[in-house]
Amino acid sequence: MGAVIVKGELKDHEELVSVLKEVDVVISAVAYPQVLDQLKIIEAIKVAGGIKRFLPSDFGCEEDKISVLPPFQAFLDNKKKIRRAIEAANIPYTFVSANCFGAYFINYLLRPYEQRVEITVYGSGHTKAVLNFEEDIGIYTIKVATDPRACNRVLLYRPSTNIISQLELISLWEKKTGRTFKKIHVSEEEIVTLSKTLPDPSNIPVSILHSVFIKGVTMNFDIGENDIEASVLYPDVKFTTVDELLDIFLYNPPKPAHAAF
Ligand SMILES: CCOC(=O)[C@H]1C[C@@H]1c1ccc(O)c(OC)c1
Repeated sequence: MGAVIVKGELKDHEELVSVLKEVDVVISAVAYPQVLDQLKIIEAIKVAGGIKRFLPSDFGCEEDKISVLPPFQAFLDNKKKIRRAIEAANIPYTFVSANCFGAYFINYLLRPYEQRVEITVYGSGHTKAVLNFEEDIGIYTIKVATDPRACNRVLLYRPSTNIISQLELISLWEKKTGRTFKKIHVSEEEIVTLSKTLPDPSNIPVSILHSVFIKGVTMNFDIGENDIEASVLYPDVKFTTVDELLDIFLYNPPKPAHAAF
């Protein structure tokens, strides 16, 4: 597709500056261990000049609107440090809150690759969460990166068709596969205890499960007046609903992925 791949390290300031002088938009997708290394990108942008938009590595929960269990909060606090540093540097930005990566979490919750007869449910299973197909997150992100309407704003991906609880997701999957699964509930108390007893960074994923599927942090705040929602901003973009994504899992299941902590 004509992309030029430049290999390098964020600590190589001069190299980073020289690359940034060749581009207009920076979209960072660094994982948890490198979130604070984005301060080096900010410093290089300040020297290179000319960057018209910076999208830092967000793409998950909306960190400026929620409070979560300490291990996840520490993660989100690092992301918030990057947002504040971008604002302080007056670098044009778009902060993207894409909520749950749909294929990632369908694999995580339903484990279709493991042919299981039991499915783990975190808490009651009734809490609503937002699951967006990764392909659509990519499409919306590329579009907003050069859309003046998204400059210096938070972009949320929360289409109504992608709001679903764990039990609703399991029920849809049972209908599509013709199978039934035994639901094994893990209580909120058990999850909170794990968030306190598991060693770092294993305490982060369990804290994320609590935040998303028990506290409901992808749905427990209103979209702000200055925020924008992707499917409203781009009504002509045909995105994949959770129901359609489960159909994709029937005939061409995306492979399980594992976030780096
Ligand atoms: C339960 C397992 O969760 C994860 O592996 C991490 C990758 C998921 C994640 C990381 C950061 C987030 O803000 C987020 O919001 C839904 C989700």
